[in-house]
Amino acid sequence: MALAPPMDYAGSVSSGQKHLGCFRVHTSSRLQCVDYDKKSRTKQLVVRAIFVDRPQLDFSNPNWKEQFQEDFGKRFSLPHLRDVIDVEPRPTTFSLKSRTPLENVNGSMQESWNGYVNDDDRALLKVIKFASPTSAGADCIDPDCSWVEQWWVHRAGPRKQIYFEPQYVKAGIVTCGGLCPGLNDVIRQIVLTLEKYGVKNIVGIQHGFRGFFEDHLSEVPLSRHVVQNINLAGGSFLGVSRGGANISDIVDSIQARRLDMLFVLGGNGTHAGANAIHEECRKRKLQVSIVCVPKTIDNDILLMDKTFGFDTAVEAAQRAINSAYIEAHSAFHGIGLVKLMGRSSGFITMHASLSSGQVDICLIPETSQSKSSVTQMKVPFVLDGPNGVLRHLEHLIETKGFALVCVAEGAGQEYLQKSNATDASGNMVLGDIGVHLQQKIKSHFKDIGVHSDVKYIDPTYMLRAVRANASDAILCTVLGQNAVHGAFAGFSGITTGVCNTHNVYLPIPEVIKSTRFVDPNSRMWHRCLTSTGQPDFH
Ligand SMILES: Nc1ncnc2c1ncn2[C@@H]1O[C@H](COP(=O)(O)OP(=O)(O)OP(=O)(O)O)[C@@H](O)[C@H]1O
Ligand SMILES: O=P(O)(O)OC[C@H]1O[C@](O)(CO)[C@@H](O)[C@@H]1O
Ligand SMILES: [Mg+2]
Repeated sequence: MALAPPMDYAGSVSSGQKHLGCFRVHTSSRLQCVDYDKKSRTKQLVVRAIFVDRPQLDFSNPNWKEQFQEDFGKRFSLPHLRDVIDVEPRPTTFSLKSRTPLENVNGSMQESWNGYVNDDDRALLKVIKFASPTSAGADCIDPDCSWVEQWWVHRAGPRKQIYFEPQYVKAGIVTCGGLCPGLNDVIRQIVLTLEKYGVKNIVGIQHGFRGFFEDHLSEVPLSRHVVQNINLAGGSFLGVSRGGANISDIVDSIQARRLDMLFVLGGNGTHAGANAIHEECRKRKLQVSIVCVPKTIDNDILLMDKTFGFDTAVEAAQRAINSAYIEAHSAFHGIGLVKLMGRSSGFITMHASLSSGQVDICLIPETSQSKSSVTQMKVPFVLDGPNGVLRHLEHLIETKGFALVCVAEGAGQEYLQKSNATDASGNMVLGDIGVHLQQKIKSHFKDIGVHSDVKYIDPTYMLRAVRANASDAILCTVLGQNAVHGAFAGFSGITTGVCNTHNVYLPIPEVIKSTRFVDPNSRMWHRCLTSTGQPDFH
């Protein structure tokens, strides 16, 4: 089916190119367009819009929407302990009215009052009806962008029925990966909520998955008294680590410790580990609930509106950006350069640039040429040449007298020497794009005989070693409490987050299918381009 050229897609076509048309291969996940490159006189096939992760649907079947919704429902159904073992529910011990139990004056149960979430409550995952696959940020199922309700997402919160006897429960909490503002707030809320159910035996596992088998890392007993003030400081009260995820050993350790619930706080890698632990527990038919709370300042977990710590990191970045701005503005031909965290995704850099309002050039990993994910549209940037970053910097110096560049650590890796080194978790060790850019800018201005004064700021760990700001603290509260409700409801292999402003539970595999990237066709990236005024660097 031929589709109108997506002329509204900012940055997709450079001046030397012309759209010839777009089409979508039946059941494929991509809208493909053909551009004509005037210089090389060649046609190029490019991906313009994405239809991520759609099941193979036959759109000629009049019931395709029902089929889609059925598949969607299956994908987002939550694994439950009763799937593999015989467990009976009992009425919850989590009372929302602790001083006045659920009784009316006559002593009979108040049937009409219900503060609990029904297992059949669902939240809508998508709320925009796109008119065309070329609409900014369009995420369509069929070529006509038909409206299909995607609502099979389970609402998070306390249930009337629970699957554990709180007085016999032993619950563990573990924090994995890198630090993130709000970890202590989540630990604290998990403990407070467990106690509210009546759990007395709560322990912290030290330093991530390593704490399960490193002999000298003993369990930390946790209680309201112990965690009362931990949210006042950044970091993790339990410590974090990378690597050390031997799933079989961890499940042996879970059995040896007699844990009934494990709350796992971490990013993509941690979620993969937690899911593997959940699968192993299922295989061994253990009555253990594994529940994750997504933790990443990079905000790179699929489907979630926002992960905790992200807002705080963006706020912390403002100090660095503002300092770079002051330096650049005050210097003669000053160029401020700030490198921010974001291994694969540019959310922090994009939001920090938008928030500051002073950034002239924002470079994110999604704009790198080296990424090969088929679900991503690319807006590659070049440093040299007439359309390059350096030429634009010349222009800014000529016109404004100074310039401010904000770059994500994962951006432009194609310009750096690859080491192929990985950290203990298997994450690629990145080259330093900040140092590279600094050198490139300096030598460029030297070469063209124009004075420049480059001030480079790398605030890296200052972004995440701080305590959560007010909005993240609230998010942590919601997530920590919901994690406990999910475990008591008998779910396992799930994570909790905010989708479309609603609090939901999601099966872990659905959120780790890939990293979440900034969509260069989204309104947010377009807003960033409008704000910085930067041209296409290609
Ligand atoms: N695919 C995987 N399967 C099992 N365990 C994994 C996997 N990937 C990572 N892990 C384990 O999960 C833990 C955390 O992983 P990682 O260091 O990648 O951090 P993360 O959870 O992705 O958080 P961050 O956002 O800080 O990177 C480590 O102990 C690591 O060994
Ligand atoms: O130096 P560490 O602790 O491995 O963490 C660095 C990484 O952690 C992250 O912040 C993700 O949490 C990345 O942006 C960054 O590359
Ligand atoms: Mg990770």
